Parts: sequence; structure tokens; C-alpha cells
Amino acid sequence: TRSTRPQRLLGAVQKNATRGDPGSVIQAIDHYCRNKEWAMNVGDEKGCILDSVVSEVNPATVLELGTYCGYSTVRIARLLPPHAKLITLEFNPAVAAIARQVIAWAGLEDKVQLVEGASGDFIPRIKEQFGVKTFDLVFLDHWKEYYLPDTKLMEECGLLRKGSVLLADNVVCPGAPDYLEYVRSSPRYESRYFKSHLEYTKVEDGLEKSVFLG
Ligand SMILES: Oc1cc(-c2ccc(F)cc2)cc2nccnc12
Ligand SMILES: [Mg+2]
Repeated sequence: TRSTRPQRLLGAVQKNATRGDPGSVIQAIDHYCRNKEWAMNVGDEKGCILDSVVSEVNPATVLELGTYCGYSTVRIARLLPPHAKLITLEFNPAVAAIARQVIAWAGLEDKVQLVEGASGDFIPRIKEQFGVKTFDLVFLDHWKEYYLPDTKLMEECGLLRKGSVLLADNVVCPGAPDYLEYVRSSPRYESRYFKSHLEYTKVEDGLEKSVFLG
């Protein structure tokens, strides 16, 4: 039976990237997705914006909603200080299995905890199950309809503190209009749009960075 797109993406990593070298894993995925087969990684252009926000926040605790094949997981984890922790959540078990191998190929498994499950079930359990008080950075990159409900859930569960940064992918394409309206109009957030392009294309997309004010 035909392989899946995530399986083919993993094959490109294993063929072209050096074990233990996160930069080569990132490069191998971007080259494959630009030249062979598009895939919904945050990509190199938006990835540089992601890098700059991660470096600025220098987070000790990161939550990623939507792992996919682990491309942004590797981008974030490679920039984390030694004892920082990244928890990444993936709904689809088959995709999560690929992401584990991509993260391992980059040599970053010690910084990353990949959890399989649905965000609505998972978010209320984070504090007691993972011993996390609050997140310094949250990267939202899962289904766009869940950006707003999951943000409200994180607020209600006390997972955000004054200064926590939310960074959301795809706020233009596919788009998350209700989420944008919320973070841009709420007095509890300071929000800013980073204009860019949909990964590997000329289509407009961007990242929304929103600082929780407490
Ligand atoms: O970065 C992304 C892009 C797209 C996407 C798919 C098809 C298109 F035509 C355009 C954009 C979907 C995504 N779903 C979840 C997380 N990230 C996504
Ligand atoms: Mg995305």
C-alpha cells in the first residue's frame, strides 16, 4: 500500500539529514516540501519569525498544540536552554509516531514530551500530570477552530501568567477569525501580526503574537 505523506517526509529526513543535527533536519524537510511535496510545516519563512520569538522569550516551559511531523517542535527545541521543557500535543497517532522519529533524528528527545490526544481533554490535566505551573510560550498550530476555545481553556486552567506569549500560525490561511478578534480586542492581551506567507508558497499568511497581561 502507498506510503503516507508524513512517512515520505520522514524518509527524506533519514536520507538527507545528519543524526543529532537539528539544522540539517529542518533543511531536509524544507527542501523536500519545497521541491517534492508540499506539507503543512510552519516552514522556513514563518519559521524564522518563530525562531526570533522563541529567542526573545527564552522560555523554560513551552506548549505546542499540533505537532504534525515535528518540524516546528525541532525548530523550537533546538533554541531552548538546557533544562527547558517543550510539551507538544498531536491528535493523530500515526502522525505522532512519525514526529517522534523526526525529533529523535534531531537528537532533541530529552527536551520534548510528545503527548497523543485531544487538546480539550489534555489542557485541564497538564498541571497535575506534567507538573507545569504556567507556560512561558504557547505555539498554536493545530485545527484553527480550536485556537479560541483552547485559549479560553488555558486561561481558565491558570496555565497563563502575566507575560505568557501565545504565537499562532495560519491566522490568515486557513485563518482563525474568531481567535484574532478575541486576542486583538481583549484588554487582557497585547497582540501583533507578523505578515508572512503560507509555507512554501506566495500566498499571504502570518503569525499572531499575543502577550497575556494577566
Ligand atoms: O500551516 C498549516 C497550513 C494548512 C493549510 C492546508 C491547506 C491549504 F490549502 C492551506 C493551508 C493547514 C494547517 N492545519 C494545521 C496546522 N497548520 C496548518
Ligand atoms: Mg500551521
